[in-house]
Amino acid sequence: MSGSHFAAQSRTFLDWFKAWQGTTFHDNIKIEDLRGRGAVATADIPEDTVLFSIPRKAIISVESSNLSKRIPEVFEDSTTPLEDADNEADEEGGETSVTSDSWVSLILVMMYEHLQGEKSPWKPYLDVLPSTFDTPMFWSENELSELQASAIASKIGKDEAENMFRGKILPVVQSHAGVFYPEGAARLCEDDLIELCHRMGSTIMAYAFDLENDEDRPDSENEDSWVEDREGKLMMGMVPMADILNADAEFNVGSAKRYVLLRTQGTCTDAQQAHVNHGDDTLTVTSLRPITAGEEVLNYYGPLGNGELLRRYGYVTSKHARYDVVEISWDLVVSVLKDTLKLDEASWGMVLNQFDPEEIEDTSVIDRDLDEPDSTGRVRGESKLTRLPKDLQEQLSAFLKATRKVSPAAVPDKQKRDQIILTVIQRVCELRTSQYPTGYAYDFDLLSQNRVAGRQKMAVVVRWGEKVLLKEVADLSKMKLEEMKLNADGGEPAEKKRKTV
Ligand SMILES: C[S@@+](CC[C@H](N)C(=O)[O-])C[C@H]1O[C@@H](n2cnc3c(N)ncnc32)[C@H](O)[C@@H]1O
Repeated sequence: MSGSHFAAQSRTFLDWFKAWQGTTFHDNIKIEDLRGRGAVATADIPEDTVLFSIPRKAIISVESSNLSKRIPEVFEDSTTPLEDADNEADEEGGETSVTSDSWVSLILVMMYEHLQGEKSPWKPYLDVLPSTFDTPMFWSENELSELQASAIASKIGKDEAENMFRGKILPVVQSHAGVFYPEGAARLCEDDLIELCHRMGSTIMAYAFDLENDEDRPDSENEDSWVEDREGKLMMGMVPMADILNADAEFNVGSAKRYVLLRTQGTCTDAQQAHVNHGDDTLTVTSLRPITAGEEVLNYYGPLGNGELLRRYGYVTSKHARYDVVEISWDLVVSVLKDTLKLDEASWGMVLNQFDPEEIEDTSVIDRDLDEPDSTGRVRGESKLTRLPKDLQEQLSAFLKATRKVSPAAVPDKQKRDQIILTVIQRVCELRTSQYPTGYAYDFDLLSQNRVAGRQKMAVVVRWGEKVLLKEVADLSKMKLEEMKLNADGGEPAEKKRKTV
């Protein structure tokens, strides 16, 4: 797209946005060509300044689009999350309404508005939304192979998405063609419809907001139960202008998207909530701290590692690396335990029998468990691992307690148990690292020498980040093991030794 066409579309979009009754757009920001569109400050902006306001009726949702008025029977009870809808459909022999989840509903609404062309009230907004994506959903096999042993490679879900499109979207579009296609418009063939489903699904994944209803607001005395109760009540919507903002793990505005992500995880503070107004009529985006002229206005998509950021949004950043995760299968851990404990087969079988497979997490997710940004959007403190993964340690500890019951000599005391835990974690990390065909140093070289670009570079960032985390876990385990040995040799008091892990 030429620069002038891009700028003209941005201008048309901004004019269209300002024409909605109830919108505001601060004079000190402008839309620019920044990794797609983004917003920058043209002059200093003080903290707590409303940068723009979006009236609820400007949001594309089941509530605002004409589609739900034209075929209301399709949209009954359309706010149940996808997984729930799938489960219900499975359990009840597929009798659940086809649009009983918010994803399916919003995909249908977006397809309808897109097919309306000039007739859609959101046409200038739809024109600035992307038609191509860098999310792995659209990568070739060769590009995907660059993710190597990253668990992200198995979470793309292209086949599942297409099954959902064929099972839930296409039948609605095809049986209501007279509604979806304006008079005289050519009908799309099945392949083109599937492509449009992918386009709208990916747009929603990277742009849509979870819309909160007032009745969903938490009871401040009982936030946890609110999180539970809130499941199934969400409606999703496309929020013009709020979604023009790029994002990073350090940011300077609060918006509904950030609000909902944090709230969903039950970690949003009152101070953070104060920057979001998602009342009945207007959604506002507010500066969390002073923004200086020339600075990009940045939103927050949550504490996502680069793998997840790539999967949902199609990009990676160095700041998101602090939230990187690695998945480790329990099978790998068990094989290392077996090598380490060296029990005879009969005893080993008895230990395994002690364990109810239902109580075991098949996969341990390793992360750094670091603090989230503060209420001004800044990250402070450590960005390296300081504690060993708690869940994995607990699972190992439970396994070794069971081992002790079968073979007391293998795990005679707590000190030996801690030593085995550290040895196993270190070895597991080494073996998990060896599942990636290239090593830490090789990937580092690719990145530091700028020998990769585009999708390949993003894949290398993801896999290298996972290797960095595995190395941190292995190094920390090794260091703690050495400390234990030193303490044991130096005759430290038993009480102190016990605190090693
Ligand atoms: C909600 S949109 C933000 C607006 C988008 N730049 C546009 O042109 O429409 C999210 C998308 O913006 C891009 N994006 C956001 N933040 C980014 C960043 N820090 N670096 C690179 N791309 C980013 C990604 O393509 C992401 O899927």
